[in-house]
Amino acid sequence: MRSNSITSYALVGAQLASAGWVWPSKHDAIEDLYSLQAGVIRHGFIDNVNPCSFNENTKGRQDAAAWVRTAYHDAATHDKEAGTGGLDASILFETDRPENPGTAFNDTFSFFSAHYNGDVQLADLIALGVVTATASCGGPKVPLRVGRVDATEAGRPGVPEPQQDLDTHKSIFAKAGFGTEDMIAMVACGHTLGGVHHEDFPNMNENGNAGETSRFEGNDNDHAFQFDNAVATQYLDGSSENPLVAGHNDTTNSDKRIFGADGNKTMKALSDPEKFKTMCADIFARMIDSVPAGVELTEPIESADLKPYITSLALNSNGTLDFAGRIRVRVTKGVTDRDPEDLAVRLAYTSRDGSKNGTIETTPERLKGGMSSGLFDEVFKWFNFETQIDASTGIKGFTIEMTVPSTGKASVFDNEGTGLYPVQDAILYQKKQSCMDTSTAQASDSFPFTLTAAVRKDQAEAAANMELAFRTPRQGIVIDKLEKKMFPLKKTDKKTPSDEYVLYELQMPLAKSSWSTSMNIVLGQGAGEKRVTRLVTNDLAGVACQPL
Ligand code: HEM
Repeated sequence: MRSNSITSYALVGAQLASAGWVWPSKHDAIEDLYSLQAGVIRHGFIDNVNPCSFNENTKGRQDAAAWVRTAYHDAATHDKEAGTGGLDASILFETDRPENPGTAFNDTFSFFSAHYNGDVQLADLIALGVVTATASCGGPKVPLRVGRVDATEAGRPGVPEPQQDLDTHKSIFAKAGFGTEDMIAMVACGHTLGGVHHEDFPNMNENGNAGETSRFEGNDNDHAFQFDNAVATQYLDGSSENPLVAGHNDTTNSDKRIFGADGNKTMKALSDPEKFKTMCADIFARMIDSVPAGVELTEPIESADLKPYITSLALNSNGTLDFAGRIRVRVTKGVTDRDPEDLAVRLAYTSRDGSKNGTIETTPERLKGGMSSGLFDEVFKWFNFETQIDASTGIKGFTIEMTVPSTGKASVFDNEGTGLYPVQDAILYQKKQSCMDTSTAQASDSFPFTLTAAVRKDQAEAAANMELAFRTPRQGIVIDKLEKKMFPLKKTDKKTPSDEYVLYELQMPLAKSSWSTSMNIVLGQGAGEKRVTRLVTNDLAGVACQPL
């Protein structure tokens, strides 16, 4: 029987095991990196570690292994009692220490730099790196909590080295909050990927050449390029080629000493493939969640069930508001029962003062099937919208209505019970009236940059600012320094096609080092602050400003 009843989201949500993502969230950017790995809209964070095998351009480099090792070397110097160190990206400043040999760390950061901006912390990217590398190599789902805070300088030294004795290793792990079994599991789970690079440890294999790697799980690609428990089974049956187990110099056989530290109890547990997965997911989560005191991590994130993206809310030449964007709908099999080809989505919006309602139809994205995919078989379908809104009545927010055309079943989503997906129309980003002159004729170290915003007249006394994630390159450090800097916009007396809005403008030379960075537009401050977020300067590169 056809049903046209509207179900409340609370009921539908229970069936969908919704992750409860309230939008907007300060973690939207990292949720995007986690969820949009491939497809029509993608960030491709997984690209360097997919496939899990050796990097085609760098001999002996398994990027998935480098990402996991980077996280460990960052987390290893956590002092649990003192509440210092841990996964805070301080490793960025520690790559010249003898305890951190090799190019793995800087290679990892070079890749991460493309995803690092004012909306994500580098330490969260390192944690996401562990989750992504483990998943890409066929390993378990490592829960990802976010909210880490980046260190601004090097932390204390103390990463374990293979020539140290077992007591030293036990005390290093204990200081970071890990007992003997934890230590064994963490090392074994880490050493399922990669191996020892001859140029980093030339004394371990005098016959090896630079660029060659003695892999922890030997020459069989089925093991070395898989997050599997061969590291444990090979150790237990005596067939291990792990250079830290079977190396000719027993002094550097640290894995042998560690794996045997509890009479092989933990290694025997890890020889069960299912236990290997659960134990590795647990110990990797605890490793990446080792954070300095005062840092509060979220609950493990899941891909959002529904997520809006507003690509434009701007005053147009007719004096109305262009309102455009897209809705991302999770259609993952087994998690939702949604058929991406049997879904219709529309927005029910409420005017600024709540007195007027309207609907906005969406159209399914067709390019590449209109789908994106993430880790753990997550799949999403995109629905686009583009409309005009009366500037005098404006918009306060919307709910999302989803219908299954074949059955007529309809559901309303109200942003996890908060009532609306909120939209503010007090300050608008006038992208078409914003621009950056990148022509090569500009022989200076900056580009002329113009940012225009429309501010609602009843808000026009509040200060408007551009908050820029200013980039400064640093000598010897792969990742630029990012500092949030505020630049004021000035009210103009330029005529606008609407009585509701006045134009504000910022004209400045933008340092070339910062031509491609993230920015927000901020009106007012404190509780009443309004923001247009997740904008990027590079969208304006080479673009001319248009009159309104
Ligand atoms: C006592 C503790 C540990 C010692 C002495 C140790 C030692 C080593 C050594 C000598 C290498 C070779 C590095 C190179 O050639 O550049 C290595 C590689 C590696 N380690 Fe550890 N490790 C320890 C713990 C861990 C832990 C806890 C993890 C992760 C959870 C981990 C993950 C890795 C990975 C993934 C590699 C391979 C890197 C690559 O192939 O590029 N290690 N380790």
